Amino acid sequence: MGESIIELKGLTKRYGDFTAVDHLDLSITKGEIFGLLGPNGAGKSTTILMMLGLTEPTSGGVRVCGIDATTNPIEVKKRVGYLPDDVGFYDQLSGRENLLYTARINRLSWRDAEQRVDMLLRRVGLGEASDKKAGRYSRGMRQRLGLADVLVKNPAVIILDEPTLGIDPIGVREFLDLIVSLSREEQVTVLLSSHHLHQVQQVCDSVGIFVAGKLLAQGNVVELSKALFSDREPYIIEACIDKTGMADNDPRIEQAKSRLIELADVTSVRIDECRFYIGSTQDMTATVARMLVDSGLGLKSLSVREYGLDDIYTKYFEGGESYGKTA
Ligand SMILES: Nc1ncnc2c1ncn2[C@@H]1O[C@H](COP(=O)(O)OP(=O)(O)OP(=O)(O)O)[C@@H](O)[C@H]1O
Repeated sequence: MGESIIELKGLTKRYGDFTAVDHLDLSITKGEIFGLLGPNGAGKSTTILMMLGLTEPTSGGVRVCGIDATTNPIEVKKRVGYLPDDVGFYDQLSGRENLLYTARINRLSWRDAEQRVDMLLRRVGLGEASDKKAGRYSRGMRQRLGLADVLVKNPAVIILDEPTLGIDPIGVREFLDLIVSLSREEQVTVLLSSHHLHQVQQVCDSVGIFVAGKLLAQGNVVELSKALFSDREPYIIEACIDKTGMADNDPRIEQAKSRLIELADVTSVRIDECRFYIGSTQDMTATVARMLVDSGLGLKSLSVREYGLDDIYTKYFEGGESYGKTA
């Protein structure tokens, strides 16, 4: 486990009788892309506001880069770039002029500002459009400009709140790729808040699942699926055999079934027509293929299904239960 850069301890926010964030403990490691995942109203934005020192916790605390965000928000803001779902730019100014303005606010010299801004504009794919007015940028271009804007001050952490809302699918793909490469190249820690499962799964090293102000689980997707489905089988291998000219009670089928069930990692074998469904704790695809062929059966297809974020999300959101943290 690497060095922790964001630490939430017992973080709680109440509005009157309503608890928006409920005793949150969370640790985000330096350099990782962390996905804050949860439905609308789960408390993601409130948590981000507390991380930025923009709203005070009712109890508990947040440290970002070792600094208490509640008592020292200005120092935290120097180190954190925040991209809301819709960034406000001066529409009459060009993309470049907008970034130069941010650079000057952050006290970069003209020379450094120009160098950094031009480098970032090229980096986010806006080199050609840098002199176009920001008001004429598409939604995807504005978000890329927003990303460049938060990177101007060379932050240690960037927080992105639903950054892909309203961007077309190709734009989303490009934006997510950009986040990954920037995070790797600039060694920046990324916190991505979203309710888009697939986007989070594509780019995040770890995720935290939020429901009703509580963190129900934290870890990488593989760890989470193991924790969540350890009572079931994490893998289901589906094998389709060629039954042409075979009777339903052909002894080779029973023989293959009993050989498979004897394997230590196999937890169940079910047969339906020409299909075998083999539940296992490991990916046993190669072994299953060999055993079926060794038993004299012709194999038509073989596939493995792993539980993904979809299953995890559905389970947590439907059940609302808390599982042991795996991180
Ligand atoms: N200033 C406020 N006063 C009262 N309730 C609030 C306030 N701000 C947020 N809430 C409530 O706190 C809960 C969490 O809101 P929050 O915006 O943090 O959720 P979220 O997970 O970011 O959702 P979304 O994705 O819709 O932004 C919601 O029920 C919201 O109505």
